[in-house]
Amino acid sequence: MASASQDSTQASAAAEGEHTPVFDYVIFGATGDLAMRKLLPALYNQFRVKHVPEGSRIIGTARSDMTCEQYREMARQALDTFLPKGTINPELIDRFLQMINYVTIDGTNPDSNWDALKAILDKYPHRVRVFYFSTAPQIFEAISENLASHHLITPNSRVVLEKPIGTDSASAKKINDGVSRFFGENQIFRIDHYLGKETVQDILAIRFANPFINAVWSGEYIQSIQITAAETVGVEGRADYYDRSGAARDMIQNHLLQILSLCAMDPPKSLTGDAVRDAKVAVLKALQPITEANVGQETVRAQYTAGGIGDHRVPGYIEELGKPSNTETYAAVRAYVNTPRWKGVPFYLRTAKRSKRKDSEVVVTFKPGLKNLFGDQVQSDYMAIRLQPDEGFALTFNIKDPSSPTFTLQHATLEGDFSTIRIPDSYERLMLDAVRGNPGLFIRRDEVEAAWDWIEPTLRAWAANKTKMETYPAGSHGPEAANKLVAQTGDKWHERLDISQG
Ligand SMILES: NC(=O)C1=CN([C@@H]2O[C@H](COP(=O)(O)OP(=O)(O)OC[C@H]3O[C@@H](n4cnc5c(N)ncnc54)[C@H](OP(=O)(O)O)[C@@H]3O)[C@@H](O)[C@H]2O)C=CC1
Ligand SMILES: O=C1O[C@H](COP(=O)(O)O)[C@@H](O)[C@H](O)[C@H]1O
Repeated sequence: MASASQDSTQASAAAEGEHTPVFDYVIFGATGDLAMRKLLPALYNQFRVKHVPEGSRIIGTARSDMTCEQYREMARQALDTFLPKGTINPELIDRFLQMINYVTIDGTNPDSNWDALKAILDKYPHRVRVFYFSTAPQIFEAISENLASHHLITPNSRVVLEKPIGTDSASAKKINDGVSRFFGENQIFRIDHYLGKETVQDILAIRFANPFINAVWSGEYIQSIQITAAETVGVEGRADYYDRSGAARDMIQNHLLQILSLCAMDPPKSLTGDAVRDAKVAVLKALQPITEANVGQETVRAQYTAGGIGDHRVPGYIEELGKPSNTETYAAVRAYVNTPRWKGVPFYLRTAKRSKRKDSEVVVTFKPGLKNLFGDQVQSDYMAIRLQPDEGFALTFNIKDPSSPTFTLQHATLEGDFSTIRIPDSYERLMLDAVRGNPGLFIRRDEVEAAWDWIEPTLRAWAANKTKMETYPAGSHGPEAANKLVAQTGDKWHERLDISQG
């Protein structure tokens, strides 16, 4: 079994060789769920591993009226609640909290407390400023306009946009147009937190740094690629957002299509942000359209009904919501990439709430070896890139059973296990990449819009009930219709248990 033991945070920073300048981080929506659960813990963890330069500042803003001391107390409680236990150091937390300020601002109101924010920021007018918009996207343009009219956007400023960038092509364009009135595209950092996951970045390393894998990475040797992002959780406290979104908008339009792009792209000219994004957008634009005519054949949508996650009984989606809904909590899609490399190779994407286990991975199924030599005992090999949890990879081989006197094949699995390494949360990497002005792990405007253009006909067809809404019990792997979808093209879903059994 392969394993690694160094602290990957330190290793990756050294490898990047990137300078992190002293910064001012202004978080809009600083009292919200995302700021508390992800953004503040991410900044603290980077402070803890000494990646935050001395003198940097964090300024929280929201409409809630509170003093700086009250906000620091709120932040302390969030850190105590959401940080992994091994990372809590009270003395360090005290020092981290001293970096934080709070200003009450209504981002949509030009007469709000902007002068107080300006007084803080103008102390260091040339410093890197990051405005993190952790609010509803509908107010991104208004916040940008108010920042501009109060002369807070400097050449060294950047803006980070949280998802969702729209709910369809038109609304995405509107948000992009709105923010672009005040920030250049090179100042806009659209978050897709999956790109900040080390294991997602590993897709490029595995593909392009290993000639024996690079050489077979095409439809000549690959039968299919499946990408899964399954969760045991339901909609938690976000039912309002989720019911207007659904699994395809929430996960496929962004995270899963990004992973597909990394898997399917031709080698980029370099690893610079724009070269990688050019290669990804070429994939998105080459996706074979799913239309009203074939949506029933190429997609499955479903809602969970009551069931059990482990020993825990959970209600169905409709019961949880308390009203009827036409929103899917499960989506599976068979996609084709119309490039010479991938002609006819199915890419299966699926995502689910209330699945049997949390499990995000990419599974590449290779075409079987020489049947004329080994007959049917030769099995298709698989490579699984385990995105989370139990990060790592598995690669199977047909080998001769050493205990057999005849030429009997056995399927052996080589496993790579990253569990001994502290893998930084994706927000840690992304929040500081924005400071460094490194756009490679953020989504360019043309990527967002190409992804919407492709998924939109499916969403329209689903909304018009052109396909049936299937059901699956909470705690299962999804509806039977999704098994049929992959069986039609000679495949089956690989659940993690299958892989580790080889
Ligand atoms: N929570 C999550 O897990 C995820 C969230 N996101 C995205 O991140 C963004 C924030 O989500 P989340 O934290 O969950 O949302 P919340 O509703 O928990 O928080 C919203 C925040 O925005 C502030 N806010 C609302 N209106 C204004 C305004 N006019 N001016 C200034 N601040 C305002 C709120 O504070 P106040 O009311 O005091 O003004 C609050 O701090 C959303 O776009 C969401 O889609 C993306 C991925 C995951
Ligand atoms: O963007 C989102 O992602 C999370 C899943 O993220 P993960 O890192 O835990 O895999 C999902 O729960 C949420 O609905 C969605 O908005």
